[in-house]
Amino acid sequence: MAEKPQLVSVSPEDIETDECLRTYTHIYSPDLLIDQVAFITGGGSGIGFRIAEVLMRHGCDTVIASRNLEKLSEAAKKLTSATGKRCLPIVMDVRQPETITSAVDETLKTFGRVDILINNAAGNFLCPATSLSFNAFKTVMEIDTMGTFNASKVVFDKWFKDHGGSIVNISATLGYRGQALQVHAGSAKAANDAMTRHLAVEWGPSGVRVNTVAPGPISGTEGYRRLGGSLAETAGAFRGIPLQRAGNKTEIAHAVLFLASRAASYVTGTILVADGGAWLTSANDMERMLGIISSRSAKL
Ligand SMILES: CC/C=C\C/C=C\C/C=C\C/C=C\C/C=C\C/C=C\C=C\C(=O)SCCNC(=O)CCNC(=O)[C@H](O)C(C)(C)COP(=O)(O)OP(=O)(O)OC[C@H]1O[C@@H](n2cnc3c(N)ncnc32)[C@H](O)[C@@H]1OP(=O)(O)O
Ligand SMILES: NC(=O)C1=CN([C@@H]2O[C@H](COP(=O)(O)OP(=O)(O)OC[C@H]3O[C@@H](n4cnc5c(N)ncnc54)[C@H](OP(=O)(O)O)[C@@H]3O)[C@@H](O)[C@H]2O)C=CC1
Repeated sequence: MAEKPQLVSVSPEDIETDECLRTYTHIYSPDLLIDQVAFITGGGSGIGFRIAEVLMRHGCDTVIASRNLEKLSEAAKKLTSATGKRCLPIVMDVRQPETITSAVDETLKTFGRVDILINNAAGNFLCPATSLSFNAFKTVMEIDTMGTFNASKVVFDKWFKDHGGSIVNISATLGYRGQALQVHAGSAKAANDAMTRHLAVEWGPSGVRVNTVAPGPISGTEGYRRLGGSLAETAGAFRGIPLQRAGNKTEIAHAVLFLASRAASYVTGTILVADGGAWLTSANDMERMLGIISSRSAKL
């Protein structure tokens, strides 16, 4: 009998850590993004960190921007040492447009350009709608949706409107079927998916492409931990996903790389789903897991 093909990730060494990859095999030419600059919100940890690494391994310099300077500085050191490219850490809160303005000014002063914006920063937790406070819903909308608009608008006004550019938003497929405990994040990401299409139409004539990558469960991040990912994995909740596992950060970074780069030069307003087929299937396993997780802990 033929051996069952192994469903391994692109990079099996991509374990739950924010360290740079120990080995890396280029999928595109290593100079795909040469001389370009990418601005990555939430680039100091999780998926954003890996996006920064993979873009840098394809030739560009990066800015990683979020609220915690210590975390960002540490991340920038690791990224530069692994890739040989420059990485500028900047403190910024996507909820505060004036901090984004200063960050983009600093980017232009340091690098003289910005070619790619990755809207990756987000906030999330599991909470049933009945327990969710008005302020909790508003907070997630402000980070995920307003934050994405704020950063896009500042970068467009300051650079993209005259030079063109590429925006990639990070969404999630969790709201595609409707899911318990996630009305705040699902609503925020759905708004972002609409924003992608609207801005693609408005800014296309200025040479700006706007696209989205929509991940399913992606291991090795604070978001995954908060949403009970490790517990779900141990309990076999991801067996119902067609690819039978959670994804990894490198797999999301590769989807982002494609959309951000000239490989996708005629692609705009699209949503690239990278979820192992999760949202296509019956949500029963995952719904059951969410029940178990929420009964174990009111706040993860
Ligand atoms: C397709 C398949 C998809 C899914 C599979 C589904 C199920 C599988 C089973 C299990 C899940 C397994 C894996 C995960 C799968 C998918 C993950 C999908 C999406 C992941 C998204 C993310 O990861 S987003 C990134 C996560 N990271 C962060 O959130 C870091 C940043 N976070 C923060 O800064 C905070 O947490 C914050 C968002 C709350 C904002 O902080 P701050 O501004 O300081 O706000 P606060 O003042 O603290 O709070 C504001 C109000 O919010 C209330 N609050 C805060 N935390 C909670 C909580 N845990 N529960 C309820 N309410 C909370 C707080 O009380 C405040 O409200 P008040 O009314 O009290 O003022
Ligand atoms: N992991 C998963 O399973 C999935 C993740 N996603 C999406 O992927 C993206 C990354 O998530 P993930 O890596 O898992 O989670 P992390 O918690 O590791 O990353 C979130 C990042 O956002 C930053 N951030 C949060 N709030 C703000 C803010 N107000 N201003 C600036 N930066 C902020 C955080 O930095 P700091 O705290 O320093 O500000 C952090 O670096 C998110 O958009 C998430 O919704 C989607 C589907 C599944």
